[in-house]
Amino acid sequence: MDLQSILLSGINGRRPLIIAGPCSAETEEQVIITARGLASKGIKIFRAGIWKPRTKPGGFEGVGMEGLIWLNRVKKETGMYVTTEVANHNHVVEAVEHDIDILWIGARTSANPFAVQEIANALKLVGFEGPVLIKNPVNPDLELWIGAIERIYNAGVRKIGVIHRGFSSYDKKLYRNLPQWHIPIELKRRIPNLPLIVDPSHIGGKRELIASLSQQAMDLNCDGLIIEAHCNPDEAWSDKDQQITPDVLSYILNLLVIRDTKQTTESLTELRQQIDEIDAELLSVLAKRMRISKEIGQYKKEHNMPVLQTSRYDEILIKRSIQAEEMGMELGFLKKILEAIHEESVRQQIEIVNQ
Ligand SMILES: O=C(O)C(=O)C[C@]1(C(=O)O)C=C[C@@H](O)C=C1
Repeated sequence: MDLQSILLSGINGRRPLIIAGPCSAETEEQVIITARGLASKGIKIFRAGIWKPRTKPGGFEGVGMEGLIWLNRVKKETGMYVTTEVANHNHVVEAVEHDIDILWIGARTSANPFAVQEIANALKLVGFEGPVLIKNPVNPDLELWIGAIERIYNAGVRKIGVIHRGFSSYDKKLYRNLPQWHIPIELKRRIPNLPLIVDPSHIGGKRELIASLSQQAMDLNCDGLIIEAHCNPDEAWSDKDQQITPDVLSYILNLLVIRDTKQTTESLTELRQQIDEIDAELLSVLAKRMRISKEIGQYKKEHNMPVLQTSRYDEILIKRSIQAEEMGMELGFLKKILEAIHEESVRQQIEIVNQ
């Protein structure tokens, strides 16, 4: 993808790019007080939702158009850039007409190709060049996320970024939305020049998790953070548990450790060589295991045995777990590997017995 920088003029390119502001614009006063607080902490991009897709009817659905005027006041009074969420054709037209600098597409919208296409068409119609930030779809589907990016790109927008806000799940014990970091990591691998902004407020769903998730995002070399900030979080009309004051935000940002060195040293090159060699060994051992598994498949075919042998699989899991523990390996990690190997082994044997 031939993408252009999402950095607007006057914003420096040092990581992390910070976007902050309330979940929702509630009143003009709340918007202005929060914006002033953030501007005084050096924040350059102000976010506020004015059209809010709510899980259930009856929740606060945003102030609508009126909020665009408040955002304009923020621009004039503080000099910050402003961004809001758009979910349909009218939102795009209104937001662009009111000089909103950056648009974002929410997670419920990016999960719906019809809605994303409608937005893409509207962007083309009004000639908005971006930046447009595309949140991951609520469901952990990388292709759907890439599809949304492509739709916006095909509308002629070149200033595109993505926001990782985690993935919805039934289990909300620790996180509100599971980070599933492998998905944004794979996206970054496929489209390396696509800026990746992390939303620790929505991933964590709790104030206490914002600092650690932000640090994690920086350690994973993500480009920016979008964090919900409110002048009076406890009284927020939406998502109050995950909003923080501008002071707390500033405190968290000051504590972030940014690892920025890109150069590789001789000792790192040497260690990477060792990894290359070990990976080559791993591959040949894996290939050997698959050959043996195929032989067993042949045996099962000849002796009319079912492919899946749960007691043997169970024995393998238990034995390897004991070994792994002795070696100081993480058991969850080992289990994932063994499951993947077993799944592939079973798949290959099914092919053989059905030949
Ligand atoms: O032991 C077997 O029967 C195998 O085919 C090997 C294997 C494995 O790959 O570990 C594969 C399938 C069975 O469910 C159990 C184990």
